[in-house]
Amino acid sequence: MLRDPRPLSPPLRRDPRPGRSCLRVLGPAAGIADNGPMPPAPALATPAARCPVHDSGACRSCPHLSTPLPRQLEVKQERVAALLSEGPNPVPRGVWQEPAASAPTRLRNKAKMVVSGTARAPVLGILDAGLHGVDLRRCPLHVELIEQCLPVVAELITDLGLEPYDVRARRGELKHVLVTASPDGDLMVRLVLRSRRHLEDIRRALPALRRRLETLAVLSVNIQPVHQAVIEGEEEIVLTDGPEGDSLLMRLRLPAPGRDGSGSPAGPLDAPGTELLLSLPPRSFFQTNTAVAAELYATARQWADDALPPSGPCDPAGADGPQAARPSSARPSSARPSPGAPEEVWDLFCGVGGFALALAGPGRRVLGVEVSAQAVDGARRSAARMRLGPDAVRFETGDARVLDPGAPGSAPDLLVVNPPRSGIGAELATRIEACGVGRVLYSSCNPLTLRRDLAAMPSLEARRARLFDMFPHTDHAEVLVELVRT
Ligand SMILES: C[S@@+](CC[C@H](N)C(=O)[O-])C[C@H]1O[C@@H](n2cnc3c(N)ncnc32)[C@H](O)[C@@H]1O
Repeated sequence: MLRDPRPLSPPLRRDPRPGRSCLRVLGPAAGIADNGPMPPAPALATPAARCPVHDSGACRSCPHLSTPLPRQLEVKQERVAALLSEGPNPVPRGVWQEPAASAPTRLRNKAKMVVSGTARAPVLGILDAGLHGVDLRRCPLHVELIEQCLPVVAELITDLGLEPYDVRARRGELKHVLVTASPDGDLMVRLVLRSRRHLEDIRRALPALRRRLETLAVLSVNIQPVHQAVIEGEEEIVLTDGPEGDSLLMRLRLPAPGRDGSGSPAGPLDAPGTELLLSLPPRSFFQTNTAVAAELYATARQWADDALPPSGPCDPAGADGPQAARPSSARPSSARPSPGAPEEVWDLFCGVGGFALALAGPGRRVLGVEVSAQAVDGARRSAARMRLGPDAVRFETGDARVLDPGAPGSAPDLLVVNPPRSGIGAELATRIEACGVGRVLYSSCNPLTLRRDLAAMPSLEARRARLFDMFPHTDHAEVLVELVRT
């Protein structure tokens, strides 16, 4: 059983100011003596971020950590622009807007920790090449709330005797700890176990855990019986109850449109603008970097709200210039989009509905399509929370790759696609090429598959493009491209 009250690490409480994401750690700061050595807290220096685990070579997740972020972004922008300027349907160099930068640290809203070591001294982090655990509880990329939560989870593991799964010996129960933190300071904690053996112990420990983690919104157990398979299994058992006990509210304030896109850290979630109330169930995708995701959705909305010039793609070197952020989209969510802006919008691979809900508004109907029924459930709840009825936005479960957007005259005015790394694939690209849709917003986390998919849609020409540094310190890039039928 979880001991309670406990003198070691203090409880996490929500900051009493409404809508604030940071938590205060109450009581004396304390170590976690029971759980073995932890790496020292990293000194976070600017302009380059520092991490002792990176410096020691034990973690290679951030290959560019020692390069100052502005330089990283410059190199990434150049690399992605060069890559996409090649091929049969290039993205012209002149259409790129200023990239959206990330904060250098405290940017990841989720931690996916492999559990190794022993129940008495668990290691939460990654496995190195020799399958030894590397502790990443102090990873400077995680938001503070996650760093504060992980020692409490480690104590839970020790108290309940949850033996970490030993990949080599195929013994043990606990495989992963998955933690997501919301901008409001709430937590979703998921324990991936090999079997249901400890389920009731964990259920009994919930009240004590809640006293330690006051902002724990969701606690669930995921059963993954398969050896070394994908991180999580199909079966999810949510232990928290109440109407919202099975999902985390991700409240995103989209930055006000018309900002200069200057590449300053895509930060202030409390800037004025539309608020998205996204309901995130345990097994659903959410963008890793909340602030950059907000910037991505705001940019998509801004571009969608712009009417197309009658002649088709704009001249990037025209009056506004390639970097111009158009203030025409500074519409409050109650106002109608500008004349000529799309009325019928489809959001394919919609997840819990970030793009669909950002684009929804009077005078527009949005359809979101997503393969995960849990995510669709979350998206529908989000629409209800945001008081958007079925006339404004609908979500359907389905395989977006087999959809036909329709013939000219029946196709939507705007198609948004945000596929996994594998891209939209040849079949869907071919159908989009053949259909009547006039505009596409393609949000991609893999420029290579984006380039391949663009090649299959030669009638759609890039009009604007923007890099979003969702994954700083790595080579990964998120790109939004607006395509217009020529
Ligand atoms: C990169 S995520 C984007 C989610 C969402 N647009 C967002 O911004 O959070 C890709 C999504 O595509 C979904 N997906 C994968 N294959 C799919 C398919 N064949 N049809 C529909 N959705 C799919 C995944 O479940 C995931 O939610």
